[in-house]
Amino acid sequence: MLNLRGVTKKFGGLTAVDDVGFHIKQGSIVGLIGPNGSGKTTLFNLVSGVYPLTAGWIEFNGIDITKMKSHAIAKLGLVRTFQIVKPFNNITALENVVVGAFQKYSNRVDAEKKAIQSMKMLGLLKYKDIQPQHLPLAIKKKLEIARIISTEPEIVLLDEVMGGLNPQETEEIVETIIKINQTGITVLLIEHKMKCIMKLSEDVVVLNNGAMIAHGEPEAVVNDTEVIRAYLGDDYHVEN
Ligand SMILES: Nc1ncnc2c1ncn2[C@@H]1O[C@H](COP(=O)(O)OP(=O)(O)OP(=O)(O)O)[C@@H](O)[C@H]1O
Repeated sequence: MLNLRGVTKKFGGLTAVDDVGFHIKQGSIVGLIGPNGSGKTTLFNLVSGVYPLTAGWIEFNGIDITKMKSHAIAKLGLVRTFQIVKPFNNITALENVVVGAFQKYSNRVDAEKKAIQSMKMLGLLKYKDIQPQHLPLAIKKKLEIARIISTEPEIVLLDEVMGGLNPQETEEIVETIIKINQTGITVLLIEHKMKCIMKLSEDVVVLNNGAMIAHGEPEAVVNDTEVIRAYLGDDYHVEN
């Protein structure tokens, strides 16, 4: 489904992503972890076509997307969220999701039907006529997920969708991710909350200083001495 090889991004003298390569299987949930500044968001920006690569190659469903722009990549079915959610505040929650659905459906009736279906699946219908500025962060984050799934993606890249949420809201987002994955959508997610990473991920990729220092099953990754040294710390326990 998604293949990365030798993916590298330099900003002047800084190598933000350094020769990263891995494969994501269709239908899986993959966690992307690492310390602050280790290159996770930059990697999302490369895969989703926001930044051009300095070197390397990315293939999605057999198509070379290395040099494609984000809108073309999104049309192929690879979409992402941003760390800071920025809904359109002057239109309703439903209209925000319709904007996503328009990427797939050119007809207003079909786009709205899709948007309602996505909002219903995520338990958001009761907010449909409210402008996002009046909604709490947890609902805005779900709305962002509803917006991207209404594009009918094959894979979603979620950038810290649990950031700033309390434990109950976090659990709801975990359940939301499981739900969208059960509809067949592959998920790659950046997350600092290790409990969520352990619960959700089939596979975990660890970055440190731009380089991939580990890749594998969550249990193996959290017991990897280099991952403990660079990120988790000696006192790490999964309950954290
Ligand atoms: N547009 C840019 N121009 C210059 N340097 C950048 C740019 N974007 C990111 N960087 C640098 O690249 C490195 C990786 O940053 P990135 O945001 O990808 O890390 P991250 O792992 O997502 O961090 P966090 O967990 O804090 O979000 C950092 O040193 C950052 O300062």
